[in-house]
Amino acid sequence: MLEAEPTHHHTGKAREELAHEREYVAGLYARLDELREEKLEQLGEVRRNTAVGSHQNRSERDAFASLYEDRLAQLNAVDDRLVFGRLDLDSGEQRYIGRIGLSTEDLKQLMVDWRAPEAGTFYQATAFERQGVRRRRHLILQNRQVKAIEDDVLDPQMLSDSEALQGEGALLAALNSKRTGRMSDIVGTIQAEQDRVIRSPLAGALVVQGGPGTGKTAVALHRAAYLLYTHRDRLKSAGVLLVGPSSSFMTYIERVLPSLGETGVVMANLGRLMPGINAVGTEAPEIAEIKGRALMATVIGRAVGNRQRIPAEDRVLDVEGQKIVLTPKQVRRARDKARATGKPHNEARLTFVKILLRELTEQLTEIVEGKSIGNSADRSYLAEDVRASRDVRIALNLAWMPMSPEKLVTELFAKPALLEAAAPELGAAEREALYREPGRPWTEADVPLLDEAAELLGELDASGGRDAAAREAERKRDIANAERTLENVQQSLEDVGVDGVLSAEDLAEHNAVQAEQFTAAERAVLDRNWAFGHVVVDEAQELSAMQWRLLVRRCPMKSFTIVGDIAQTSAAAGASSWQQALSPHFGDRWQLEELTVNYRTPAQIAEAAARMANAAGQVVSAPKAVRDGVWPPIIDRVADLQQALLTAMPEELAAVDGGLLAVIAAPHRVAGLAKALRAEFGKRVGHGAGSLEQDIVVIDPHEAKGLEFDGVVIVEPAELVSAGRVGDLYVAMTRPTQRLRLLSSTALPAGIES
Ligand SMILES: Nc1ncnc2c1ncn2[C@@H]1O[C@H](COP(=O)(O)OP(=O)(O)OP(=O)(O)O)[C@@H](O)[C@H]1O
Repeated sequence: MLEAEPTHHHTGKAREELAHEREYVAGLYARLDELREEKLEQLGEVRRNTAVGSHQNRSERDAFASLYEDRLAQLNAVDDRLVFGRLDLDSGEQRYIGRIGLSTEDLKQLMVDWRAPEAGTFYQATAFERQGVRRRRHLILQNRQVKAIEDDVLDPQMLSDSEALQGEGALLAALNSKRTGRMSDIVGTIQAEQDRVIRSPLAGALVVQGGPGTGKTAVALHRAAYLLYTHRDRLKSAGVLLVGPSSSFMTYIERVLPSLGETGVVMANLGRLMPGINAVGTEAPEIAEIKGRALMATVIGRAVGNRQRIPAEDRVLDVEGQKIVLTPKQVRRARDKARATGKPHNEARLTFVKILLRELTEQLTEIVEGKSIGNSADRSYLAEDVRASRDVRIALNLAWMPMSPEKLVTELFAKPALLEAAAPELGAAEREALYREPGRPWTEADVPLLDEAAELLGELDASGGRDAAAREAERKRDIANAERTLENVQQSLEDVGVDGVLSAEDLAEHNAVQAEQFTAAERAVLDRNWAFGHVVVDEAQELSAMQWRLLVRRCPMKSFTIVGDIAQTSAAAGASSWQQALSPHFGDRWQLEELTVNYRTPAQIAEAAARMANAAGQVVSAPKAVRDGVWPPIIDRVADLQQALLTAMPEELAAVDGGLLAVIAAPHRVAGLAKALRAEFGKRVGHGAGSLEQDIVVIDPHEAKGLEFDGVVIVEPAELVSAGRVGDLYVAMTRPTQRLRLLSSTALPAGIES
């Protein structure tokens, strides 16, 4: 790698090259600033005018304002490392690759978006397959300045092996940098095997299997950005859903997509997959495992069916002093007809109620006419009397109660008789374990059950008839309004003649942004029935059968990117093979790609983790580590864990030298350890989700999933291995980028020591 400082090592030629790149990059930033300035001015203009004008004019201006704001936000987000590469092509062309595309005012291209097809060779060209590339250059920037350049010369004479890392210097610089507690993008140094995954076609299900640190999360995020760029038309309106394991993980990755210029992705952790439910409760893994079984779909189905009940005997009902009778046979017939509509419970209830009200009204009419108190002209009054009768209402509700998903699941788990009727396959002990106090917070494992129930119950308002119709009308009005605003914007753009105020590109972008604001981002998170254009699932090995059912409902097209590592499964309901997890939902229509290089964990540490897993009888895909690392795993056998931790801290903090240090322990230890550390290190210590801004973090393996740290101390590793699952310890051991220390007061799991 060609370092900028100190310069005396450089030949005159190299200095010249560096000077040239600095000048070019300065030009790119100047253009970026110019565009920003332009947007700021336009925004100011629009804002000055917002005070006046009709309501309609105002909403047009609001639309302009939000367009400029979005553009500005995008231009600001790409400032850091705006450009990172250059291709020298056989044609003599020099092509700069960056976060976004940039052109001069007269449309001369200055820089190509990394996702554009013309940028693909930057990641794909090798000495074996040059693809028209003579030289690939990595530009390493710091504070808008080119700090170093690094060249891969793809000369056919200098054949090297095609597996070689691209831009090794740039890559190693990225890998050795200190961690901040937030993931950063890898757009400058995406490797060929990763790029193939990122750019694979949209349709179908793609499974990306890779050991720890192979860049699965990075690849998933870059793929989402790539798909949005390449299939903008389809995906901007339908949206992309990105699912991750925990809220700390979502915080960890939340800045990556904006840095890639994308905001149109709906991100959710497993507790937030059903609109209106935020599952913050926790429960024992054994219980989550039961709730995750595919059987639960049948159980919920039966629980719904059991709420459509035939009374044991005739029921006498009072209507305005007259007695009418509802028979079991009547109820059965009405129920069968209602079920035959194939509609969900609450919607089919309308049919059920209509049939019985009509029959009861007929009965009442006969009685009234028989007694000749009134005549058939009063029939509509009689119908109203039947409908209003308290007895009738109770009888109909007992037979077919309108239900919300929350009520159905709450009662199912709170009333043993209901569960027994719905789940005869479960043993008594299992059913007992499922008991749930009504009102307790929902858990991640409850969410798919609620969603399944919602699917089978349908809109609760449907049974209220008019309410639902009114809501639907309102929704239609909202959409129509949004569309009208867009048309107005288009019209006024034509009026001003698009004289550099806004380009057609701006307009298209704007439409997309609007469409997204009114649809994907906003509506998708509110609407259970929203069909996403694509779903990206990270840490997918953790998903239960019930969670898969939910996700497939969210994307009926089954366009999925599924990313994970089977060996890291820790959820009891998680998968032990992709085949087993996916075939119920995708059949054999999914494709497997593997990532084989570990970019995070140094070889000495990664090997110890793999040995440990193998010794426990678990097959792991052990990727090749890019770096050897400075330190082998450090193992301390200690008597007092807490004391040993406090003793080890100064050395560990010194070793990571201002970097991020994680203490990972079983959940029951986390609070105690955090307290002890806080007494010593005060505010520097955080624990649990969302605390990654501190430089010492105490967490359990579940929270550590997907994250990484410069240094990791594992307290009592033996406790992280349970019942044949080494997933937790394996996850913990593969988090560090530099250094791993284990404090053990009992027997150390086999294999860690070579
Ligand atoms: N091509 C690359 N260039 C630079 N850094 C990379 C590259 N690929 C991966 N990395 C870095 O390697 C680290 C591991 O990546 P990531 O977290 O995506 O791995 P993962 O496969 O999801 O890991 P795990 O399954 O262990 O959670 C991250 O710091 C990421 O930025």
